[in-house]
Amino acid sequence: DSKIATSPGNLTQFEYLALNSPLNLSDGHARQALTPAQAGIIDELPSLWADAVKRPVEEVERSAQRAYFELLGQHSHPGADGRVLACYSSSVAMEIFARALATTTDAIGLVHPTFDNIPDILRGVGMRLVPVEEHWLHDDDLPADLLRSLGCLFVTTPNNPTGKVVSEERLRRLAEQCAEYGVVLTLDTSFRGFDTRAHYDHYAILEQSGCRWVVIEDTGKLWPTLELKIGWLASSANVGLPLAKVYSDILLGVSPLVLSMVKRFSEDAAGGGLAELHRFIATNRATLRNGLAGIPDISFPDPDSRASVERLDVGSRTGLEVWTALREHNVFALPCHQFHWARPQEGEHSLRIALSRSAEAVTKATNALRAVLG
Ligand SMILES: N=C(N)NC[C@@H](O)CC(=O)C(=O)O
Repeated sequence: DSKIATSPGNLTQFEYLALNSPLNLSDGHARQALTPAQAGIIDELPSLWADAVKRPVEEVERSAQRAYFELLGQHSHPGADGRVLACYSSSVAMEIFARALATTTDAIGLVHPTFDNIPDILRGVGMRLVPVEEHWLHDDDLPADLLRSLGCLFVTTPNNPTGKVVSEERLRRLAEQCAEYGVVLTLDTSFRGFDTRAHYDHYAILEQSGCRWVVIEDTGKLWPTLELKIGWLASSANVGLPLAKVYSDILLGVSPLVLSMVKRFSEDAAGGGLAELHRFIATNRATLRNGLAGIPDISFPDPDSRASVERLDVGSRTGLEVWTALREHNVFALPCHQFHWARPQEGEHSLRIALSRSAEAVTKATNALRAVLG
């Protein structure tokens, strides 16, 4: 398969290797079974199709946007002003953002570590990347000379793979600093659905700050919808980037059927499905952590994370060694060195386990890890 690299060059190529394995705990996509309520929505697809055919696409889009953004507490999203563009995926949204940004600046501060398709997309349009250590975002003001040197600050929150969430107070301060220095503040909020600490109204904070901002939302990580998903590209009125123009270079619009499905999944989530999903992920996280208890030289560096992935520090072993040994058991995890896109050696001793998987898959992977690490 041409997609599969012999020696994976990036994290997604590691994830390709896992795609056809029954124990794929590598990518952060949702692969657990549908709940009965979600299966009911899939049964509705023919009528959702018939309904979407009859209605103006703008109406379908607005109601899907409203359901999803309100579900996650984002009441001040600028959908009504046409400042939320629907894309086939969050990575397509990111590519559109990157191409638009590259017309105005060549320097971007990017959270470190984070998933490597973000720096790869940004480098692809010629951006110079400046690593912004994750803890700087949470600790205190960013240095003025750093902000003066940047056209954009890009923050993944909750971060991947750490699950760290930028708090309301910190977002307010970051937005204030970006407004002061004329820096575009961009957020990738793909994992926000898993962590209620990320459900405060980010758009209210961003709009109040007066800063130039862009937010990339992703429905794709939350529910097992066979890669049917929307990446939403939201922006401030004063962002000053040709987002709509670049969007028009890439697509005319997304499928109203997918929009309708996202709306129905959002409604089910609002009716208790989201809380059920949080409990499901927490149970899988506990299975992994408890299952590895007592193994020497193993630790969990992100005790506070609620994201659908869990990072494991494998001590003196390397993540790559453990990943390779797990493959002997037909279990696929994700070595973390490439999340550390500026200094890969810092991720050499950790491994990421996906938690949006069946309880059985997480148990089997935990047992395989015990066998490999023991
Ligand atoms: N466009 C790309 N490369 N998509 C893969 C990405 O969705 C996987 C991911 O984000 C994760 O495994 O955490």
